[in-house]
Amino acid sequence: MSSANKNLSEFSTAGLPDVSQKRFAIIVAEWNTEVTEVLFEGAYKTLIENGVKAENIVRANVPGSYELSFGSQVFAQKADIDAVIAIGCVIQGETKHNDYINHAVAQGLTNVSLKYNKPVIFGVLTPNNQQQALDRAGGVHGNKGDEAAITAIKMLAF
Ligand SMILES: Nc1c(NC[C@H](O)[C@H](O)[C@H](O)CO)[nH]c(=O)[nH]c1=O
Ligand SMILES: CC(=O)[C@@H](O)COP(=O)(O)O
Repeated sequence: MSSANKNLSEFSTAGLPDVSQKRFAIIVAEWNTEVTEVLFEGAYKTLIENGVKAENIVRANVPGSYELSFGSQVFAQKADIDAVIAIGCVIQGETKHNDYINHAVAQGLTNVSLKYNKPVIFGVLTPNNQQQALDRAGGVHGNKGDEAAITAIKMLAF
């Protein structure tokens, strides 16, 4: 099912765990900031709306989505971080560079999550063009940041 058929900001909150004492790191890539800032705001808002305290959310920026794996690892290894949300937007360019980034980030974030036994959420858009990105950053398909945040919370009940 594509995002076109499943709004990223529509989800059940039934059975969510108590996250009032849980701490989250949000790592944000600095490419396509007109998109990633909207994703961050969506993730932050969703965490707060579902019981996370503002003082328990830390943000860090990385230059691009390729660096999300390292940035996520820096925080995942901290004892006082319970989950990491990685935010990025890799828009297809003229070459295959986006493919290499996307595969590296997906595998890298998975590796960090398994290494440190903590949820590390793939909040990275991989659109073919700018419009597809905007559609998933508060547009017709919702906000990928919302989805990433609720996924992090749900995984803490796992
Ligand atoms: N083109 C995009 C990039 N490219 C930069 C890489 O992520 C990386 O920072 C660089 O290759 C140096 O290691 N990053 C994005 O997040 N989005 C893009 O569309
Ligand atoms: C998607 C990207 O990595 C960005 O640098 C554009 O890449 P390209 O050189 O393929 O246009």
